[in-house]
Order: sequence, then structure tokens, then C-alpha cells
Amino acid sequence: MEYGQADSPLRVLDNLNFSMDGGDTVAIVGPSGSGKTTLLQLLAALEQPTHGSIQLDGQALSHLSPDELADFRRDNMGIVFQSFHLIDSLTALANAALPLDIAGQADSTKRAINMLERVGLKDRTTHYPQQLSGGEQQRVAIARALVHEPRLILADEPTGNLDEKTGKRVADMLFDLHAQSQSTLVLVTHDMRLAQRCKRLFWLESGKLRVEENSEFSA
Ligand SMILES: Nc1ncnc2c1ncn2[C@@H]1O[C@H](COP(=O)(O)OP(=O)(O)OP(=O)(O)O)[C@@H](O)[C@H]1O
Repeated sequence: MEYGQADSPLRVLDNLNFSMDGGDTVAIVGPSGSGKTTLLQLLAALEQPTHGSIQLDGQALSHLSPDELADFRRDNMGIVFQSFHLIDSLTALANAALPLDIAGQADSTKRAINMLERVGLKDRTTHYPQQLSGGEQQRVAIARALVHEPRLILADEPTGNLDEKTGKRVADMLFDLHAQSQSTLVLVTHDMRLAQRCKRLFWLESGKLRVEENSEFSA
């Protein structure tokens, strides 16, 4: 994966080759600038690789049009961003219901309330993002990412902006929801304690990928 002009490209990821199984938990780790977010954005099809291809469930993402990609993302992925990316003019409930509303699903409110309950925010449904703490906003973001029960959850530093206690609570929630839905969870983190909760570690350095199986899962 390269950024920049064709005559002076910046090669961020070099010849990566890997596969993931459904239900896997993967932590993408590595030094600042090593391409962790770039890899996550490639998996989310928010960026297209300059070389090679990415297939999800046998579907080559590069063969899809922008509209098809949006539909594919909506149907299969839940994305949690470090900076929450909530819509300020919508309540917590409306934010959480958004993926279902976009998909035109009739029971969106009921399902979004249920998801907000699961992330411990039942009594914050009518609050706007500005009226919520950082941890609460991240929990709304997780509720929104998971409300449509995606098969692939992608989270970029999901606890990066949170204090330790809130971060642990948010991480617990993410892993609980992953376990309940048997979805694939891929997260970017600088926090090795969080990374060690994943079955596989994807180490990025100088554009190269090293995959490490977490020995705690092999017992
Ligand atoms: N849109 C872009 N255009 C040009 N260069 C970019 C772009 N996005 C990222 N880069 C460069 O690609 C490299 C990898 O960036 P990336 O954000 O993927 O790293 P990271 O491992 O997530 O870093 P951090 O841990 O600091 O968040 C960096 O050198 C960055 O400057």
C-alpha cells in the first residue's frame, strides 16, 4: 500500500499476505506510523490497496463499485473509530439506530435500545453526544457499530481516548459482544494488555507483517 504521488510514493505496507478465520480476534500492533490504521482502513475498504487485493468471504473488495462497497460495509462490518465519530445532532438512540435506519429496517428503535442497554446506557438514550462523557460516547459508538450484528468488527484504538478504568470496561464490552455474536474482531491498539486478549497479534514494522499466535489461546 502506497500513499502519495506515483513518482515519489510512500510505501506503508509492503507485500502483506494473510488470512483470518471467522470468529478470530486479531490485534494490529506496532510503532507509531507503522501502518496500523492504514491496514484497518484497507480491511474496512475505506482505502483501496495500490497493489494486490483484499477478499472478504471470497468477495474481492476492489471489484465492488462505491455504492456496492457502502452496501457491503453496511451489511457486514461494524467500525469503531478512536474519536467516536458520532453525529452531534442525533441522540444516543438515533446514533445507535443509524445503521438499521439506513438499511430501512423497521425495528431499528427497539434493537438500538436493546444494544444501548447491553452497553449500559439505557438511561442515556435521549442524550446528545455533547452531553455524554468520553467513555459513554465510545459505548454509543460501539452500540452503533454492533447494532446490525456485523460479521466483522473493526476498531481503531477503541480505548485510546479513555482513562484506564473506562477503557477496560469498554474493552470488556467489545469482547463480550464479540463472544456473543461469534463475529471476527480486529482492533488496532498501542495497549499490549488489550492486544494480549486477542488470539492473534499482527505486528507491523517497516512495512512488514509478522503474525504471532497468542500462546494463551493454544492451551
Ligand atoms: N492519507 C495519507 N496520505 C499520505 N500518507 C499517509 C496517509 N495516511 C497515513 N499516511 C502515512 O502512512 C504511515 C502510516 O500511517 P498510519 O496512520 O497507518 O500509522 P499507525 O501505525 O496507525 O500510526 P499511529 O500509531 O501513530 O496512529 C505514516 O507514515 C503516515 O504519515
